[in-house]
Amino acid sequence: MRKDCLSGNQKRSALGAGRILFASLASLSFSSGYQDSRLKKFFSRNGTVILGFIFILSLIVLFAVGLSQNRKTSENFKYGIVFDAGSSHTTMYIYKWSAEKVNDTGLVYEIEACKVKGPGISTYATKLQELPIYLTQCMGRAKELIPKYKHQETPIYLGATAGMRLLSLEDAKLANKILSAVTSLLSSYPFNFRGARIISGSEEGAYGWITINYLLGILKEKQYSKDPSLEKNESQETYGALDLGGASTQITFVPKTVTKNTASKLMKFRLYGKNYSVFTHSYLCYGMDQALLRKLAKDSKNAVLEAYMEPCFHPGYERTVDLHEIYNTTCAWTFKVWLPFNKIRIQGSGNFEKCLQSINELFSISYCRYTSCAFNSVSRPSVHGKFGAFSAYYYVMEFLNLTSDKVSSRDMVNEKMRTFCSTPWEVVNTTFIGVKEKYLSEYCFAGSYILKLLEYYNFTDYWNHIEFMDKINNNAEAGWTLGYMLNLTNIIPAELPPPKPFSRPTYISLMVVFSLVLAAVFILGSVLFHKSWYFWN
Ligand SMILES: O=P(O)(O)OP(=O)(O)OP(=O)(O)OC[C@H]1O[C@@H](n2cnc3c(O)ncnc32)[C@H](O)[C@@H]1O
Ligand SMILES: [Ca+2]
Repeated sequence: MRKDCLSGNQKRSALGAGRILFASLASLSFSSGYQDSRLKKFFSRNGTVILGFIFILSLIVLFAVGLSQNRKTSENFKYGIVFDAGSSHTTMYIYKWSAEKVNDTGLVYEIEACKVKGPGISTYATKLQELPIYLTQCMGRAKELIPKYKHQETPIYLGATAGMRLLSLEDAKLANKILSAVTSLLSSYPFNFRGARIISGSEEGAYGWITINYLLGILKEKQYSKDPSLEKNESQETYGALDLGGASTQITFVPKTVTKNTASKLMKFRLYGKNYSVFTHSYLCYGMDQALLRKLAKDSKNAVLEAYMEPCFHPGYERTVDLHEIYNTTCAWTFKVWLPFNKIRIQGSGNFEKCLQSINELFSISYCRYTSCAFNSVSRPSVHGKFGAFSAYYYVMEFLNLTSDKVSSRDMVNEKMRTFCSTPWEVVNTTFIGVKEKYLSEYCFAGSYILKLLEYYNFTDYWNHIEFMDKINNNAEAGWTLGYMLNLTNIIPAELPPPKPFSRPTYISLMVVFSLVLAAVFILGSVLFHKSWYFWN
């Protein structure tokens, strides 16, 4: 039967092919000229197996090389540095991402947040010569953490926020002088310096919004939905962003409906193939430090014999402040009154209700030219969906143990704040050892201020929609810097990258299956040749 399977020509060509294969193997194995008939016999019996083995081995080697090659390219990392020159301090962030994966499944990671020692850069106007020392330590960290061969291609940006915004309102030349000094300093490093500038309040809000939605995987939800750990975000609405700094505060979200009143406050983006119209507003002078200064300036008029009782400080707490210090800021000058002394002694009374009442006076609600305003005659579309609150919102609520996973309603927050504010300073000071006195003494004010601010934004019945957040998914801190870098380095494309025909695991599995089939066909073929060779010999 088997004899009839091959025609005369086929028999001859099969015989020829078998002989050639055998001859080449024999010449390889017996190049020394040693012609042992037993080995010849062994080889003629096992030649096919050896051939198949070599074939499979080469396939495995090919795969291994292919896989290692792939791994090598995925490790081509890129870096970016952003300086957040805030009103209260400067932080340098270093981000790292895989050049190949970034538009697909990769994320940008924060690998360093270096806090620059000292206050915000706006205070360096009269001491420019100190800027090099100020920035040296963090720049040294950047040189250490980023491989040397990547220095030249690594972009470095500096964005200044509300402190510099205020300074430029007071003295634009002085603000420019600081920026020029920073520019020449950062350009002297081996990185790719891409500019130092004051970013607008709207940019600050918008980039903060991009950061949190990017890190939560909401912008790129289509790709992320392949990852089961991120499935909860599938087809989810974007998060709103609440940022509370030292000198300004931002609220940013996608409104449900756009009216004539809110249209001028909208920023439009196209990210991963989707259009977004984002409402954003930045309130200058409503950051925490400036709000406290304004409050102290406002209440200083109540001073009798150089002292006054402050309900937002703990009972027993005392602070002496220079009147010049609180009146001489752009934010507080409207509260300036003439007083027959230069300093005032502020004594805490720890009265939460009175503290809230006093804070109320910092918000102007008497005039609104729109249907609805938050405060200061700024239109306010209704808030909806979830919000991420970061910066001082997080620092304060985390310290007070009032983050959203611990409290579910505003009433609970009120109750906790009432108790905390009335706690004597001596107790607070001895309970929280190691916390900076400035922060510790101001948490009662800060918590009360946050409550009022959120009330004006209309979050009273929405408290459980707010998530206080710091680092998101352990990747990077919430804040405007990451969004700023993503935008300037074009990491977020306007359109979704075209889908790949196969995912990586599917591709590898298909390759393996096809190779095995190929190997099986080859072995079968060889067995056939082998048998026919025996048959004809
Ligand atoms: O955005 P701008 O307004 O320019 O200010 P900033 O960037 O310097 O502001 P931060 O978010 O760094 O800080 C906001 C406020 O929180 C204060 N702050 C920072 N760390 C804190 C902590 O651990 N506990 C309490 N308050 C903190 C800080 O002094 C500011 O008043
Ligand atoms: Ca800030």
